[in-house]
Amino acid sequence: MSKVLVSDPIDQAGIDILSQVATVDVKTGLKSAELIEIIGDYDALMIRSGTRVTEEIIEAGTQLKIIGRAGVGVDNVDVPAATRKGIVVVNSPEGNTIAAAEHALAMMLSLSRHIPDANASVKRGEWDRKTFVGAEVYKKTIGIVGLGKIGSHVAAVAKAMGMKLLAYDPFISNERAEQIGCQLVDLDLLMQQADYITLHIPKTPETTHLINAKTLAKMKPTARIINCARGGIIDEAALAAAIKEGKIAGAALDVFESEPLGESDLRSLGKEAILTPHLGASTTEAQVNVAIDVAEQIRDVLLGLPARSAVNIPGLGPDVLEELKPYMQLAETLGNLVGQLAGGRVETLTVRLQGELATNKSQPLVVASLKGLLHQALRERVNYVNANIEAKERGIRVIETRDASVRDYAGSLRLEATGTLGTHSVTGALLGEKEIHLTDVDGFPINVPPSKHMVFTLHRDMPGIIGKLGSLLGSFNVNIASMQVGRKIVRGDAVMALSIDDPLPDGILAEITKVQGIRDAYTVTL
Ligand SMILES: NC(=O)c1ccc[n+]([C@@H]2O[C@H](COP(=O)([O-])OP(=O)(O)OC[C@H]3O[C@@H](n4cnc5c(N)ncnc54)[C@H](O)[C@@H]3O)[C@@H](O)[C@H]2O)c1
Ligand SMILES: O=C(O)CC[C@@H](O)C(=O)O
Repeated sequence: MSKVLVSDPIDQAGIDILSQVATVDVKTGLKSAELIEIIGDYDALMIRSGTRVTEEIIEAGTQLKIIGRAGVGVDNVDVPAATRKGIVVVNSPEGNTIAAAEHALAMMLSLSRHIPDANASVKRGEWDRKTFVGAEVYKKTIGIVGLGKIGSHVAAVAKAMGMKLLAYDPFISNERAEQIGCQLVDLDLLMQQADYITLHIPKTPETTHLINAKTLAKMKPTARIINCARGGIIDEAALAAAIKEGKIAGAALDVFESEPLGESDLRSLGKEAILTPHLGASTTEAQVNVAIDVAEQIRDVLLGLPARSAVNIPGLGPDVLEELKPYMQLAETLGNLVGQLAGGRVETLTVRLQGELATNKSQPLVVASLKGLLHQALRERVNYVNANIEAKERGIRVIETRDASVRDYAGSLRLEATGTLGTHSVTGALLGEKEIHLTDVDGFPINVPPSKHMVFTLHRDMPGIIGKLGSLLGSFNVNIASMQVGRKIVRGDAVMALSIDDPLPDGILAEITKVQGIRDAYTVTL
């Protein structure tokens, strides 16, 4: 049975799902060295923001197949190191969107009405109504930095509260911003005009210290800033100084450059600053959502199925996966088949999307084809994550083409492999949406479902040849399950596809090629 390590607190709903397919150990609060010591025993690691998965940990995780982040941000995982090792990294892109957006909005209202400090003063026995006079958000301007999932929800609620909406997000179109009711502006203008600035961007080299002494200086002295995205997007020292010097009115932070927050000037600030210990995703609902979302993906990957929200599989979002899943299985099967027909080292793989398939994203199908192609060489070491890298390292050139005019089947996929021993091609389609059929081998039309053990021959179409091959295989106790011949012209060249019950015993392939009229024979195991 597989083993899963859960190294941060995860909702029981997730543990229950993992337990369907694995032994689950929950060990929270491990130091890095402790994690390195035990990670080698596990097939999967499930984390929240508390575990930093470094390259060293990934190197020590010799059995690891998947790292699941029960949340959005994967900045605590060395994703490139995981990709190099073929480890799938998954997250829950939407499970805590509402929780994080509501936390940011709660921070905004708490800042404007001094709720935390007013509450503390009443609990101390005071009744001070003058100190805590607040400001309304109605008709004020909110500047949203990052108009993605969380930023958009903040926008919708802020709009309902009667706020004017500005947004800065260089990757969002004006049309999308308009739909949300936001005016897209540059960062400078947003910093100058907004009464409340709220950050909803990932932490990247470009966004690190995006908010610094210079940008803070552009804010109105009455303006406040909220960060429920990632620590390090704001320069904390510059922020503390700006508040102390009265250059801005306040800040609310849920995330910090270093967590837990240690010694910091931020902690000495008064009611102008609200600090929470990374609580954005901490609602019962969000924790159930992310735990189920990520645990299901870990379960699927451990069962050999693809994950719906892998961050390191190119082009494979949940929507794409849903649509292309059966075609990815087709691509993998064809890749495996053409790789075995090609025999030697493959130098070029041409992937052609035909018919209706031609309008789809090709990248996931290319990855699946390469996974199949490399299966004979790498077995379980190749997966959707590292297939591209492995192919590149082997010098395999990939050519992608499309031909929407092919209409034999609704959609079909043709793979052609050229290598040291020549060129072979296979085409396949889905019948009844899921059933894979081979529709062409080396240019000869056939229509057979692939089976585990197969023999293909290239022969002359002449009387008696099928009988001779059948007798030969029978004399070696090889049972034929099905057989089909594909030819272009009568008595010309033809291809025979046989499904056999067991692997072809050693030495028989050579015997097959001795049959008069048979030029070539191949055996494959899929
Ligand atoms: N505090 C928490 O507990 C908590 C919970 C959930 C998410 N988060 C964090 O919130 C952030 C946003 O999450 P999301 O789900 O909305 O992500 P998202 O990917 O849906 O949206 C991010 C947006 O930021 C934009 N963006 C990227 N780089 C930018 C840049 N340089 N300048 C301006 N915009 C830029 C993108 O175009 C995108 O629209 C992430 O950092 C995530 O880790 C925090
Ligand atoms: O695990 C958490 O509680 C925080 C999650 C949050 O930061 C995220 O990026 O999803």
